[in-house]
Amino acid sequence: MAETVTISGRTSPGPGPGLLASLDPLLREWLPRQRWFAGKGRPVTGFTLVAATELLPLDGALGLYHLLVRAHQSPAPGDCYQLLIGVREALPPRLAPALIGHVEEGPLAGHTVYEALYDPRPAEVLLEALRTQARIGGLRFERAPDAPDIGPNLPPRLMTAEQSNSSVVYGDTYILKLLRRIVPGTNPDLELPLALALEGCPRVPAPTAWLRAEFADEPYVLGVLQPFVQGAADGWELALSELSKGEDFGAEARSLGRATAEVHVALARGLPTMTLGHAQLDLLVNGMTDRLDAAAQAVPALRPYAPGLHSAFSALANLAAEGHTWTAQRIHGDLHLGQCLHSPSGEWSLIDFEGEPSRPLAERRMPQPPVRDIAGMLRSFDYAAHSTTPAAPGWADLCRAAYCSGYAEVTGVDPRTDPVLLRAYETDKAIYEVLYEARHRPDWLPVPLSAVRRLANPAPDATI
Ligand SMILES: Nc1ncnc2c1ncn2[C@@H]1O[C@H](COP(=O)(O)OP(=O)(O)O)[C@@H](O)[C@H]1O
Ligand SMILES: O=P(O)(O)O[C@H]1O[C@H](CO)[C@@H](O[C@H]2O[C@H](CO)[C@@H](O)[C@H](O)[C@H]2O)[C@H](O)[C@H]1O
Repeated sequence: MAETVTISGRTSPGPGPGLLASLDPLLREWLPRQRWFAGKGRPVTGFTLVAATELLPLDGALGLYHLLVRAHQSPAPGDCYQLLIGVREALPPRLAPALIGHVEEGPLAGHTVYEALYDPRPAEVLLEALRTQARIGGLRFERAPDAPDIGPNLPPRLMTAEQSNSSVVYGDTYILKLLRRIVPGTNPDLELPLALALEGCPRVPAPTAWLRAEFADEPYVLGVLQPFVQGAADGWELALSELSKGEDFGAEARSLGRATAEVHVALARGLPTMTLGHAQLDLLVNGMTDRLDAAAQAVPALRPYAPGLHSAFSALANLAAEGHTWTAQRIHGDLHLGQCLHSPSGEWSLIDFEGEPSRPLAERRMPQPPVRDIAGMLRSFDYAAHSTTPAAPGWADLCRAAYCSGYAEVTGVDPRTDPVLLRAYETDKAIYEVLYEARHRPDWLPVPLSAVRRLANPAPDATI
């Protein structure tokens, strides 16, 4: 970096309360438009400041504030979001897409505020803070003890991919993911990659540094810096590209099955496991049933299949009632092709261990049957095959079989040998997808619905 970054830290009170009052009308308009805003479709009626930290004072050309802000929505109290707000007298044209608005009143009156991650300078401030393990107000920038030094001259660029969070890539060397919707507690997006690094599992980029915070006695994980896998394609892009060329994806699917298994084996070694018996399975099946009922309520197209889908869950409950048990362990929790990176040398890496962000943190951190991840990936092959015209179900069948075989090569257990559990998890995922697509991408609804038809009426000799 060309010059030294001077960081001054102050937490609220300071500019905090007045700052939020002056930002309020601008945030009401700007926040709901952000891809990562989780409360779409419900009006934001106000904001509460959870924490404000000044990273650069406004006495220079650029002010920089780190905010945790609760957006008031129904159901109360609404979600808490991490914001990095840049403040300048005027915004240079290159930062026009980052504009939040012009402040009329309060401590920032007459200034322009904007999404600071678009601006290289604030992004450099974050990396510098991680490099120097800064403590600023309640923010703790920390580094893995055995990580190599974070070098200088790593120009930042904000990723423009559709994301649930926001990521900045530094010189194709590191990627910093800043979590947007923040909940207190241990976040699996840091917890699991750290555990995997301790186990020596190379399938997940090991965290180099991270940003944590403590506000009002509550711990938060706010961001994670990892090595950037250079030149990688994600599994979804790769699968679609092979499909469009009429190529099969069996070899890649098999090695992805091996990679998934390696991650599962390492997680089972490093973190607690448990046995699920009748009582735990009842809870699990009740959750699946409730999700089906809620989805059928919201999406009429699902209703004709509800009885058949319920049978997938009751079959599992029956097995448990007969005394069958399952092993549960920590898993990825939201595995699909888009969460897998394929490096130019052909190695797979798994990313994004946050789990399904809409589920409570405690639930995401519970040990679960590893088949849940496998079901997620099987759904993904099906998605890819149904996103082309005409659909290519045979292509998906081949991938699904190859993936399970690859998994079995490492663990010795082929997921297809537990078809009742697999069908229940695949059904649960397809129902989730129906709701997701109905809300976010109605054009895609036929994709999970075609799986719903199959899962509601499985062929008598079907394996997966
Ligand atoms: N270590 C990495 N190396 C290269 N690209 C990465 C890495 N981690 C994430 N990415 C890219 O960033 C995107 C978003 O990352 P992800 O962790 O899935 O964020 P989100 O939780 O916001 O969806 C991924 O789809 C991938 O393209
Ligand atoms: O990427 P996120 O973790 O935010 O996951 C959400 O969006 C995904 C789509 O981007 C969605 O995934 C579904 O579509 C994918 C193809 O676009 C497919 O590969 C997945 O198998 C399918 O579930 C995911 O469900 C949703 O949570």
